[in-house]
Parts: sequence; structure tokens; C-alpha cells
Amino acid sequence: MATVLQLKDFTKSYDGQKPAVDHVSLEVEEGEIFGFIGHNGAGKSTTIKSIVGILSSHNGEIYIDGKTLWEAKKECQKKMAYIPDNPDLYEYMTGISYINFIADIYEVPTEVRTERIEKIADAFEIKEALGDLISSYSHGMKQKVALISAFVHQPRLLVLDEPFVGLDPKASAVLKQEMRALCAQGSAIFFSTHVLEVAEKLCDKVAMIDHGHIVVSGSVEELTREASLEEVFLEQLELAKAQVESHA
Ligand SMILES: Nc1ncnc2c1ncn2[C@@H]1O[C@H](COP(=O)(O)OP(=O)(O)OP(=O)(O)O)[C@@H](O)[C@H]1O
Repeated sequence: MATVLQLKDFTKSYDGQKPAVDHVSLEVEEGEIFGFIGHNGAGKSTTIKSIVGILSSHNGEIYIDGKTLWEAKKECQKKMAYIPDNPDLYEYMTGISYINFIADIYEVPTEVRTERIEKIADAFEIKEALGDLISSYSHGMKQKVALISAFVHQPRLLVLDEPFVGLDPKASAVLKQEMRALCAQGSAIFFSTHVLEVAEKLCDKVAMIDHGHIVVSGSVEELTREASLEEVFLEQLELAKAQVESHA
């Protein structure tokens, strides 16, 4: 299986001194859903923003399909879709015009996009509201429109920051279904979350980041052979804390 996303010793510091993310290495392969887990301030958004090219300077390497953002930024970004935790959409557009705008950028043929939009919008129960201005939408509706605009071009790599926050249970279920369907076609998904139950049920692989360091990573199947993901992570956090204290 081909590796879609690879981080090799990825290190990012905002002040040029203390790293917010420190020597993180991980791989996401075709067909995989990868959960990036961590508390507030652990380094999830910093990693995600670097992967999608919003934060540009870092040490180590980020590869998308074997190419770094340095060597092929446009090519890499064309393969990705990124939905931030608080999507900031063009408020003066209607939902459908925004989705079509993204579909135009990614050159999705009209018949293909019409079918995809219909299907996902129907599942998200937002079809009737797509003609309204985005400025009139609730937070959850904006999130749904952002998600539809990402799924409409079937990205090779979908990157999501806390995608389940703010979605109701029905919409969360639809999102999980769409994520699985996208990966079944050979794409890969990298998403951050602090909800361990979601990660345990949805992900093929996970990594937990704490104070910028990966404290545990691997396949969910292997990690949860003897304990729940929550128990595994709590134990690793305690170990990491004890290590820090012993060095203090
Ligand atoms: N723009 C910035 N300038 C300086 N420091 C920052 C900046 N953004 C984040 N940090 C710091 O980097 C560290 C990692 O933050 P990051 O936002 O990546 O964490 P996170 O895991 O995404 O947290 P959350 O779940 O709260 O979004 C934190 O110590 C944070 O204070």
C-alpha cells in the first residue's frame, strides 16, 4: 500500500526556541483513517496547519505522496482538502455556490458533482437550505457545507481539525460514513480529536501527542487488544509525566 502522508522528524517552533511539536514521525497509508489525539495545546493544530501548508517554516519533512510541500506545494495542495475546526466560509455566497466554487477549482465535472452534492446534502439534511446565504447558517450548517465541499472533489488526503465538535449525532454518523466511503476508494484521512471513543471506533491508526511529543502510536487493533484506547492513553500519559518529573 502506498503512503499518502508521511511526517519525518517534523518539528515546529513559534519562537525559534521551544518546539510546539517535537520530532514527530508518522505515516498514513492509502485507505487509512488516522486519528491524531491530544489535549488542548498538545500540538495538533500546529501539525495540521503545517501539513496543509498554512504554517510554512519547520524542521523535518512532510511528504504528500512522496513529495514535500517545498518541492511541489501546488501539486500537494491540489491533492488535499482541509477543514479547520471553525470553517470560515464566504458569508455572502449561498451554500450551493460555495460548494460549486470549490468543485470548479478542483475541476469536478458537472454530472459527477451534482450527484455527489445531492447524496451528501441529503444525508446531512441540508439540501433545502443550500440556496440560502451562508451568513444565515448556524455553525453546524457551515460545517456541513465545508464538509460537502471537501467530499465533492474526493481528495487524495482529507485533513480535518476536530470535525465532530459542533455536529449533532445524526450529522456525526453521516460524516463517519462519508469518511469510510472516501477511504474505501483509496484516499487517506488525517484528523484531530480529543474524543477517544470516536477514535477507537473509526480509526485504523492513531497517535497521541502530549506537549509536542508522540507518546503512543499504532494500529487501533493492536493498541486495544488488552485495554480500551482511553486506558492505554491514560497509562502512557502517566508514564510520560513520570519521565518528565524524573528529569526535573
Ligand atoms: N500562533 C502561535 N504563536 C505562538 N504559539 C502558538 C501559536 N499557536 C499555537 N501555539 C502554541 O503551540 C502549542 C501547541 O498548540 P496547538 O494549537 O497546536 O495545540 P492543539 O493540540 O491544536 O490544541 P487545541 O486542542 O486547543 O486546538 C501550544 O503551547 C500553543 O500555545
